Amino acid sequence: MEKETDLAVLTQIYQIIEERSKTQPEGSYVCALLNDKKGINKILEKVGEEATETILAVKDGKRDEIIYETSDLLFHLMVMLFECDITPEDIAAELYRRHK
Ligand SMILES: N=c1c2ncn([C@@H]3O[C@H](COP(=O)(O)OP(=O)(O)OP(=O)(O)O)[C@@H](O)[C@H]3O)c2ncn1[C@@H]1O[C@H](COP(=O)(O)O)[C@@H](O)[C@H]1O
Repeated sequence: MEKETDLAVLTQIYQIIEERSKTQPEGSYVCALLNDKKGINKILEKVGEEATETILAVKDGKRDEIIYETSDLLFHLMVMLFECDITPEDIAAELYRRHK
């Protein structure tokens, strides 16, 4: 069991995204993104928006906002990767390849 500060939470979020895509529960934000009529463009818009908000939070030097906006960005990146059929493990493998 990982600690509540472990970034393995990204894998858990990705698994929830997979589950939402399969079960399509009502009121799901993930499903709203995946089913948007703009397709992948809706998700890319959100990634762009959250990246901009993260940059602005850094410029403002507000630690809490940087954490909040970066979390929004990472979540939307997970949805983007899901749509590209790329898993967090694929990203981890690339990061480890560079790291070692
Ligand atoms: N981590 C997140 C998460 N982070 C951010 N968000 C949503 O992302 C949106 C952020 O976009 P904005 O700040 O622009 O808010 P907004 O104006 O409401 O968004 P838009 O109308 O512009 O699309 C908000 O609606 C947040 O609720 C998230 N929604 C879901 N998750 C995870 O996904 C799981 C599944 O969620 P559902 O699909 O809703 O069940 C949840 O259990 C969480 O683990």
